[in-house]
Amino acid sequence: MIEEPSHPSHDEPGSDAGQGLWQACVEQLAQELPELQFNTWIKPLVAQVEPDLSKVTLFVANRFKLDWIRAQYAGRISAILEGLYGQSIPLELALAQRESVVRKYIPPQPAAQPEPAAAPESAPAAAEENGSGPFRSRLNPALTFDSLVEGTANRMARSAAMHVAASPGHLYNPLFIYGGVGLGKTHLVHAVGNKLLADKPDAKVLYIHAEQFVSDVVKAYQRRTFDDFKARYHSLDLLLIDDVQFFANKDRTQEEFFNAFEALLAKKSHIVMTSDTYPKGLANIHERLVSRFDSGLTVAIEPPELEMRVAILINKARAENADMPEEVAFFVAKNVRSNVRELEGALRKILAYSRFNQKEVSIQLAREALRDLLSIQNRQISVENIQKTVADYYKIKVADMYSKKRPASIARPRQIAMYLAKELTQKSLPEIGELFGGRDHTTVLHAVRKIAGERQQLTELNQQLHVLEQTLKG
Ligand SMILES: Nc1ncnc2c1ncn2[C@@H]1O[C@H](COP(=O)(O)OP(=O)(O)OP(=O)(O)O)[C@@H](O)[C@H]1O
Repeated sequence: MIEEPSHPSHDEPGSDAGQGLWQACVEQLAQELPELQFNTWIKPLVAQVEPDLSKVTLFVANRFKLDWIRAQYAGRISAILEGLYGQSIPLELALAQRESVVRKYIPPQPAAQPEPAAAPESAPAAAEENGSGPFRSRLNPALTFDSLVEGTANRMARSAAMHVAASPGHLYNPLFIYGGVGLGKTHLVHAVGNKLLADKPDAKVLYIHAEQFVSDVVKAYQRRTFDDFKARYHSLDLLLIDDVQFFANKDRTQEEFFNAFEALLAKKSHIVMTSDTYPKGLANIHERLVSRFDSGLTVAIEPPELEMRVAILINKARAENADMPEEVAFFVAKNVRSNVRELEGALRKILAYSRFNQKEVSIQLAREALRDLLSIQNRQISVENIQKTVADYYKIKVADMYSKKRPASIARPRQIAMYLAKELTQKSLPEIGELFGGRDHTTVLHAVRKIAGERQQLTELNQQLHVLEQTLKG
């Protein structure tokens, strides 16, 4: 947990081991972050590590920076420290208020420290500046088609996106991409923008998160600058807008987005949207907008399958010039199943652990580096837990999971629970059958195949399974 004390608790810097730990963390961040972000936010941080490594306090020059670091980097810093040390270390952020503290912890800088290039509500500058000229696309150049591993889970979305990038304004307009968290939706829309800009550097491309769009509408409203707002949005060649579920209940924003949408489609500009659900599943968004969202092509991104997870791990390790033996990639991929962001987190932990302890990456090392994550998984996802969660969700009795009753209202949730038991636990088919009232393994296999097949076809079932998976994974 991150707390925010008003004063630093000690005046003494931490031990050498503590500073070594912090240095290792900084080095890791230097590898992960674009240079500008690193220099702006991480480099100026001054850390005080308690000698017994019981706490790390980061001193930040002002409140603006403190809020930004807390929102953007504190979680990652905690995770890296935990990965390096092997257990979590409380992280505190404090204002470097006192002169003595500032003098003691902040080494004299030859030049002025870089000021943040953007206000907190905007995307970091490094991700914003892309392409030439005054127009800022806000694209992250690292998120390309090349760095996006293809698999069954994203094949359709990826090929539709490539099609749009190659000839925007034609087919699949708008392109609506939906899926659970951390599955690569943002990556994919950036890839579309980057590809178009690579082919046509003068194209007006804008990537924006829906929350930023809401905030732009509010600003235009307060400052009475709707003409500028319209000139900006309505002149785009490609609008990439992320997480449109955030428009829920924002009437004014929805109206402005509707206007922009109509204007862009009329001039054959392309719109690519992402969301955590399919258009008709969106809550509190006007029907006329929902039907527009669905009027081009709607495609899902599914959680990656095992082979895709392995390929992603190997690719990402390679990108970091690290060696990830295939057997280790399989071990990690088998244990981290939910989404790519978690997979990346696991990989970072393993690589940091390996560097810090100067040991080669092996299954044993991965097991150590991920022991918290693995124990949480083993603790939380049991077949009993799945049975209870599914029974609650479909409002049937847990006892019906083991009963011989056959009405569809009971048999179907039971099959769903069997499917989830196979997906989310290490249990074999006979073991699962046993836990479902002594059923034969062929009954379990039938349920697993049936639900897996229907999941591909039925959007509503897919959505329900996403919810159940997220609930079970905590
Ligand atoms: N197929 C893939 N190949 C390589 N990297 C991937 C792939 N899918 C996702 N990633 C990486 O996983 C991370 C999470 O992806 P991303 O942010 O695009 O997810 P998202 O679906 O937009 O999630 P959210 O809904 O939480 O915003 C990113 O670092 C992204 O580059």
